[in-house]
Amino acid sequence: MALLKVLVAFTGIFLAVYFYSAGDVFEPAMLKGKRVIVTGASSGIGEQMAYHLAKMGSHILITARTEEKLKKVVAQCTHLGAASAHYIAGSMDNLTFAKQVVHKAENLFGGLDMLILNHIGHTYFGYFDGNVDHVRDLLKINFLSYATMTVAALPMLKISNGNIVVVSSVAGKIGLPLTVPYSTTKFALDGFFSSLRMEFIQQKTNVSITLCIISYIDTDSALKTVSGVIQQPAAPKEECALEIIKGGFLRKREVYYQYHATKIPLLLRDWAPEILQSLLLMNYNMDNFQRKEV
Ligand SMILES: NC(=O)C1=CN([C@@H]2O[C@H](COP(=O)(O)OP(=O)(O)OC[C@H]3O[C@@H](n4cnc5c(N)ncnc54)[C@H](OP(=O)(O)O)[C@@H]3O)[C@@H](O)[C@H]2O)C=CC1
Ligand SMILES: C[C@H](CCC(=O)NCCS(=O)(=O)O)[C@H]1CC[C@H]2[C@@H]3C(=O)C[C@@H]4C[C@H](O)CC[C@]4(C)[C@H]3CC[C@]12C
Repeated sequence: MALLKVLVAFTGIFLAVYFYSAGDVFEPAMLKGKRVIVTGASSGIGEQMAYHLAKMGSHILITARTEEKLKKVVAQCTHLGAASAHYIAGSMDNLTFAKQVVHKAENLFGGLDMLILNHIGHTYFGYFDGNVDHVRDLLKINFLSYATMTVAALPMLKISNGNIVVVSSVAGKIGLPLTVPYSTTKFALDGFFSSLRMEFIQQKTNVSITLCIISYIDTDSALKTVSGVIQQPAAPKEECALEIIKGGFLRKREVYYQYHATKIPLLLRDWAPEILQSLLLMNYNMDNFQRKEV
């Protein structure tokens, strides 16, 4: 009898582990035929996400302001095997444009499976200069346009049981120097999307929300802005892009990339904030610092 109990317990544990980890298995073919919007896809992490999705055989609609760059990314996506690839150019400081992007996806694809919100507006890497108008303008691009696109896409995502993927930053979870306006907008994303996720659970809305907490990545804009000042090495944008897509498709609450550079500071944040503060400040070489526009 005792042996039977042990056997039942072990079987239970085995099944629990098996089914829990089965939900974590990702195959690129899972994205085949999926209809995806990627914002901020003319360069950096967004561009790399478009290439991964193309290789996986998705239908892709990309957006940013610079039409010439978008055309090149679309051509490369087609070459890599996208089921279809399209672009729409415009600025996310115009919330009407943010809605138009979603409507274009509806017209092109007849629905939507994944909304990847990744774009950021221009800011500066430097001490806060007191310009609150800039904070407001940046909130419009980095936060309000994300909320606007989410509202517009929700009816389609409800039908497809789809995914909302929000690209944030360590700077959206932990206060860091030299990025006050940017960090403000990323914290706003956490408030909005983490609350919305809870409401979706209460309302039984089967649309996942994945908030991506990203550390320093080797995109041209980031390298140009912070190299010389930030001591830690930048992580590869290609791998970062893939981890974001995987986490979004697997309906994770949050993605941490690189894991050690995001999870460890986050663990310290609530339990040892002074230690974290000292460690983070050691990361900055202020002898090389000059204010830069990003
Ligand atoms: N790189 C890093 O170290 C880190 C990045 N992240 C996050 O990753 C995401 C991507 O960053 P990264 O790839 O480095 O950034 P990039 O600067 O390479 O890309 C930004 C994208 O946003 C677009 N964009 C800029 N302004 C606007 C606008 N007004 N309206 C619409 N689109 C606009 C740009 O295209 P265009 O200029 O043509 O409009 C470009 O496609 C961001 O959300 C960022 O916060 C998070 C942590 C670290
Ligand atoms: C340097 C920041 C990371 C600091 C940190 O958390 N270190 C702890 C890791 S450790 O435990 O291993 O020491 C960078 C984190 C986020 C970066 C910023 C960002 O989010 C993107 C911006 C957008 C733009 O492309 C320019 C660069 C950014 C301001 C970028 C700068 C570096 C970070 C602050």
